[in-house]
Amino acid sequence: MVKEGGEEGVLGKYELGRTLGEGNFGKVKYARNVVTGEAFAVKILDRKRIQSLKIDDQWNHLRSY
Ligand SMILES: Nc1ncnc2c1ncn2[C@@H]1O[C@H](COP(=O)(O)OP(=O)(O)OP(=O)(O)O)[C@@H](O)[C@H]1O
Repeated sequence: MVKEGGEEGVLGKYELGRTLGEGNFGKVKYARNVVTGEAFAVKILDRKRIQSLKIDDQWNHLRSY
C-alpha cells in the first residue's frame, strides 16, 4: 500500500512515474513493472477524501428522516 507523501519511486516491482490525471477519490499515476517493462495506470486513493465522503453520506442519510 502506498503511504501518503511517498508516491514517487518504487512500489514493490512497480516503478511509479508521473501523474496522468485526477479523479474524485485520488490520483492516477503511470507505473511500470520493472521486471517485464509492462506499463500500467494505478489509482492512488486519497483516504482523507474517502473518509470525508463517508461522513457526507451519513449526513445525507440522517437528513432523509
Ligand atoms: N488508464 C489510464 N491511462 C491514462 N490516464 C488515465 C487512465 N486512467 C485514468 N486516467 C486519467 O486519470 C483521470 C482520473 O481517472 P479516474 O478513473 O480516477 O476518473 P474518475 O472515474 O473521474 O475518478 P473516480 O473513480 O475517483 O470518481 C482521468 O481523467 C484520466 O485523465
